Amino acid sequence: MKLDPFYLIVDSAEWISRLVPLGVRLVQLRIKDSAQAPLRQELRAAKAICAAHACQLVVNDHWKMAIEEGCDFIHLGQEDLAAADLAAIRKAGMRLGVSTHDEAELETAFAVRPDYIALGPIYPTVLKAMPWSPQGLDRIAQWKMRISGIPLVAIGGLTVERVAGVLDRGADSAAVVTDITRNADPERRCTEWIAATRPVASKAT
Ligand SMILES: Cc1ncc(COP(=O)(O)OP(=O)(O)O)c(N)n1
Ligand SMILES: Cc1nc(C(=O)O)sc1CCOP(=O)(O)O
Ligand SMILES: [Mg+2]
Repeated sequence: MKLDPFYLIVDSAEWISRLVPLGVRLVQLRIKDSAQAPLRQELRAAKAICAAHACQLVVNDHWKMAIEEGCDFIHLGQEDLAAADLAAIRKAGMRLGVSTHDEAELETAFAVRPDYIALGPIYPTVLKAMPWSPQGLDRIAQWKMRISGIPLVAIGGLTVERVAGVLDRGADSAAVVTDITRNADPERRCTEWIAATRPVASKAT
């Protein structure tokens, strides 16, 4: 499976409607703390926009609703994984991305045969508090060797200025939240991300 080198993560269908039409090919809907009904509305809206723009939608955490709504890609962290029904996920034909932060988590990830493995945080992140120190760029190369054919996603503190570094070290895709969503001009920043990653995207197709 081939992942686009630019992996946008946002927390609403509104963000998806603003940014995906600019040329985003891979986006994660990461909604925390929502009631079921509005969450379902967000998911449906996100799915429709992505379908209209040939963008792969990945649903974070909410695997059950993702199956119900006919989505085809989910992302689960280690705790999500422990609570999920993997047989149901596979039976639904969904692809699965898994977070890792250390060796033990990598072993857990291998056991579920994920479609990609995410490593983070590469740099300090302001989005959420995490117990892990920044992994740094060398760790990307190490992870890439460990996971061989499985696509590798780098996440955490990534910016346009840092993206070439993580892709050069072996990440197949760079995931980003705040460098875009907290930028003064998110559309322009998103376009800069697309431009910075396009040479890699076109080399691989
Ligand atoms: C691409 C990608 N990598 C890692 C994460 C983090 O997942 P998780 O550890 O489950 O934390 P939450 O995002 O659910 O807070 C991710 N979402 N996407
Ligand atoms: C949601 C998330 N998970 C991470 C991990 O390491 O698993 S880092 C992270 C935050 C990514 O946001 P930003 O691009 O703003 O740093
Ligand atoms: Mg999660």
